[in-house]
Amino acid sequence: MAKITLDGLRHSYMPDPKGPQDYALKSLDVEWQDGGAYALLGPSGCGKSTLLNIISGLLVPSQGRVLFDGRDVTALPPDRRNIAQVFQFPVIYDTMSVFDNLAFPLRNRGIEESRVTSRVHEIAEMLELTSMLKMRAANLSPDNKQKISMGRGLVREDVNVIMFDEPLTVIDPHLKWKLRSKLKELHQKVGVTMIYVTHDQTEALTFADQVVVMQEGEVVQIGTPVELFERPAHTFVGHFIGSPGMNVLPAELRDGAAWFAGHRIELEGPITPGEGRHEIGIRPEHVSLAEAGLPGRVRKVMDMGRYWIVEAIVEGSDKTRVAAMVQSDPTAVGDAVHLAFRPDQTRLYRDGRIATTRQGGNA
Ligand SMILES: Nc1ncnc2c1ncn2[C@@H]1O[C@H](COP(=O)(O)OP(=O)(O)OP(=O)(O)O)[C@@H](O)[C@H]1O
Repeated sequence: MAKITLDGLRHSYMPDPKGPQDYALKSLDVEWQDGGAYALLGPSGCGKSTLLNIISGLLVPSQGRVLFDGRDVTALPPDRRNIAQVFQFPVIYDTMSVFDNLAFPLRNRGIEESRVTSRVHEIAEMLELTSMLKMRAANLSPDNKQKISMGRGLVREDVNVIMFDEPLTVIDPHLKWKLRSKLKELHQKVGVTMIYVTHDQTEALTFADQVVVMQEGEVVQIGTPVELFERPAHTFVGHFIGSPGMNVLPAELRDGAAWFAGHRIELEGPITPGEGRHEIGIRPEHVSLAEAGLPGRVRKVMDMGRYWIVEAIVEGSDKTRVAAMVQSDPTAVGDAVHLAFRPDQTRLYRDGRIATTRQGGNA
């Protein structure tokens, strides 16, 4: 196992990149602690696979270094990095038994047979594959095949990191949550550094202790699921995580305060100095329908079972919709309402990045 450091990483697939737009990875400095459970979360095309391939050694970055426990491995090929990878589709030998599939990575490394047997049984037990050890892998269901793929990574005791690249893609929806919680449990048992790549927020948030959120070749925030939800450092994180995502409202700064649609908005704390495009961010969970607040008109009401999502257009705004999550019987489309924002949950963003400091706290 190892701490993995990405130092000043940039990557372009073009021979002669001209500007940031030509880079699949723009500039990355990330430290993955030994034994951590990480998710790498972002939409399609944001650079997740590029980053994974650089860590595994399939791709040499245009600039920057990859360090394992401080040792520069940037030029080392994949087979010298001791990394296990689990892909979208199960990679197994159909003609072999489940036991032999799990034993393969160990036998390949010359591990003595008694150790192979005990380790295979240990991992099969964790994955609930014990009763299938003698069966031919070809006869198993897709989720069991994917479990074998995972087992082939987990069985090795010499790995620096196990990387999962969208591993639940081929799994039936009702089995996904089962495998996901299994993986989390396995991480706690084996303690190997794991990086789980996904574009699915539920998968990322349930698996990881730390989530690395990427957008357009950049890491926009690294944090615990709670941190990402409660205080997004970037509007992209606020919008991408949560259902529905954070309200992002156009804002202007005047007299040292933030204004939206002609209304002064109270923020969580002081605004950091700087210039740029300003937006106010507040999650629907912290917007309520009240006696006083921003005047607006309801455009949509969605019954979510245990709560309602009300979307209203604020008077004086250019048709900007604000979503509120309400617990009590809501109003109907066309009603006049007042929207109240919880000040300690209302933040200012400048060019996408958080630009308020918390009252009595840090940025
Ligand atoms: N071999 C390649 N040659 C040229 N451009 C590439 C290559 N691989 C990826 N790209 C580009 O680099 C950018 C990042 O792609 P990457 O596959 O790393 O993203 P991703 O987040 O893994 O997406 P997905 O979830 O769809 O796999 C994209 O703009 C993509 O088109």
